[in-house]
Amino acid sequence: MSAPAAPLPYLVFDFDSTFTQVEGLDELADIALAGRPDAAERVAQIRALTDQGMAGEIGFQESLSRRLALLGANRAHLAPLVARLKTKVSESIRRNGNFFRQFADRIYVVSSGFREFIEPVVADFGIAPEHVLANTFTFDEGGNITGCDPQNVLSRDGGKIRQLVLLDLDGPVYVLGDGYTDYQIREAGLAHRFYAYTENVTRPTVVAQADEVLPTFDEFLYQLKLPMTLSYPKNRIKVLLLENPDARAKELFLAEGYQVDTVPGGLDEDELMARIEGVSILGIRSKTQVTQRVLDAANRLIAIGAFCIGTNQIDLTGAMKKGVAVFNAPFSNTRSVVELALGEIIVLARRIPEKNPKMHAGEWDKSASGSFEIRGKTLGIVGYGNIGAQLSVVAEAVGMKVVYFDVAEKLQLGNAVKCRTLEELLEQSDVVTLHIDGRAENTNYIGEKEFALMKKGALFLNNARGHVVDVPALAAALRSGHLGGAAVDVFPYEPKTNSESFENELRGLPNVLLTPHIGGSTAEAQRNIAEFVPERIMQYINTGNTQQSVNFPNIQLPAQQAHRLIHIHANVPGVLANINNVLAQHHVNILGQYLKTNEHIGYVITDIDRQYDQEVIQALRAVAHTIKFRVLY
Ligand SMILES: NC(=O)c1ccc[n+]([C@@H]2O[C@H](COP(=O)([O-])OP(=O)(O)OC[C@H]3O[C@@H](n4cnc5c(N)ncnc54)[C@H](O)[C@@H]3O)[C@@H](O)[C@H]2O)c1
Ligand SMILES: O=C(O)CC[C@@H](O)C(=O)O
Repeated sequence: MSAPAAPLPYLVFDFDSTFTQVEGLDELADIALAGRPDAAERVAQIRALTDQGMAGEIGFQESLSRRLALLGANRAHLAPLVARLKTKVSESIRRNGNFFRQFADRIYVVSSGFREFIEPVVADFGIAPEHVLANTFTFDEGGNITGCDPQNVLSRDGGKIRQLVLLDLDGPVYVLGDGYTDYQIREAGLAHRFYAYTENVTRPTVVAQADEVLPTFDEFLYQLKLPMTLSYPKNRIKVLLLENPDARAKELFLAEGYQVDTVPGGLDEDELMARIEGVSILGIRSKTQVTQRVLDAANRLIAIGAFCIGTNQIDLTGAMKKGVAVFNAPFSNTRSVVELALGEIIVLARRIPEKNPKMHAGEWDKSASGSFEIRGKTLGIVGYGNIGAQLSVVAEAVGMKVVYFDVAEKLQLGNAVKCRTLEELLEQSDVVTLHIDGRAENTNYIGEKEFALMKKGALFLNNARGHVVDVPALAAALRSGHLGGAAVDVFPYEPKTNSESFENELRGLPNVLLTPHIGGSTAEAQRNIAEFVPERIMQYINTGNTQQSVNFPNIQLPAQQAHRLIHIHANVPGVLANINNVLAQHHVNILGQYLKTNEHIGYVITDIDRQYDQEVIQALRAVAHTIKFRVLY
């Protein structure tokens, strides 16, 4: 964006909890009182007084003098305070440092805090000492802070109003602050607008009076079409999280500045269509079906996060054609599934699913019948991907022989032996375990014919996807006694929430262990997933990096001092040439560019060297076959 045509209104910034994330006096107290036995109590009292003053519950003068009395601070504490405050500048203000430097002559910091620590902090943003209006400390001979200069208008009640009168600014004035005293400037008719600044603290009494609420400074710049570092304020990005991913996911998205909505359990197609409008990031697990209809209803969707391994519940091609990148957590819960599978093999081999309920019913059935050690037995792993391969290693460690079958060529681990066909594996395995993915072609992959090929008394495990097994055929093989037992974690239809009952023909069969799709449901896995997926999505949104996307061409261009443009288009000849023609026509130099295509789309990251203007952006959006175009920064 280019500089505004009309002069910028004067911007009057509060300092504490607005320019910085914290209150200067609170931090000073923290430093000055460190090591004192009553430190915590005094700091708490000071914080309470700050809040009461800011919310307008007690007069400013009273709040200030009572805080200074509690402080016990000295001149020597000021240098560490300034160093600390420099690290606590509000994120969005730091991010837009260039804006402050460019418009420093239109910006004032008017604060009831103290010049001694404000001036050096805002100086880094190009704001001159004469544009800082704040209190000054008084000191005794020993350098102890005794109070504040009583002649300074800001030390008195209504001080900011008087200061604005003295300033006598000749043009519109916009005030940005978190406190009631900031609003009072507007109330007194000395400002045209008051923006309640809530990036660090939200005071309901102040928000209630505001012309606008600013969760970040980006939002202010965006609303006023002023030059900004990001192209779009993060607080406008809406995230919808379904199916209870670990709370860490919400925490990370909130920390990034996004708005986050959560819906426990899943939503069906119509419910999701009704909720998806305006959502930029959708987070789901294995139950939610993201269909073409859902994608068509999604007017702002940028990315989908599958907080799991499987992505068969998402129309990946449909999403790609809409320019929506999908990310999953390809190995965050792998180990959890492996451990479950190993446990299940042992539990089935000892017929625990039958013995445990009998014990609870008071029946003592001590017998070795049908029970065996797993040592020396053959485990047949169908699908030698991340889970299958790791199970192979663990199973060998407990003495099993491993054979595997995979449609793709895979590295053979340990002493595992590859089978050329599924049939070869089924015929020789004492235990068959499925770890194939949920692609549509795998529907009913294991049915009557495959069960018949398995050894009499063999055990069968499905921790992959419900639809890959013909469940009635499995039930028949168990009922007939051909199979010795089964463990099943996934089902063609799974209840949407914990309150829906589970219906399936496997219920009540002997030596059958049923679990409610909890292969990946461990604290460790869920936490890993909840960090992995948001991290990938935020990388994509912030840098355009598509590494590990499951449906986009994977590319990454190193960060450099540049403006970055992202172009997603239908993969037809000539689009890159057209993009570059637009840039050439507008004399925009390309610093770096990377295009990667797949059979449906092309994905281009372009770094350009100069401030772009709206004309270039419009022209790039208009390039034929554009699916989505984003300016990152
Ligand atoms: N129960 C759970 O909670 C849980 C947790 C995690 C993963 N999963 C599921 O486990 C499965 C495996 O996960 P992963 O991370 O190992 O996946 P992966 O993609 O790493 O491995 C899957 C392997 O199966 C192979 N394959 C696909 N179709 C095949 C077929 N018809 N015959 C033989 N091999 C075939 C692929 O070539 C690949 O090597 C997936 O379906 C995943 O959704 C379930
Ligand atoms: O936790 C889930 O919903 C799915 C777990 C698992 O099936 C996966 O695909 O990772």
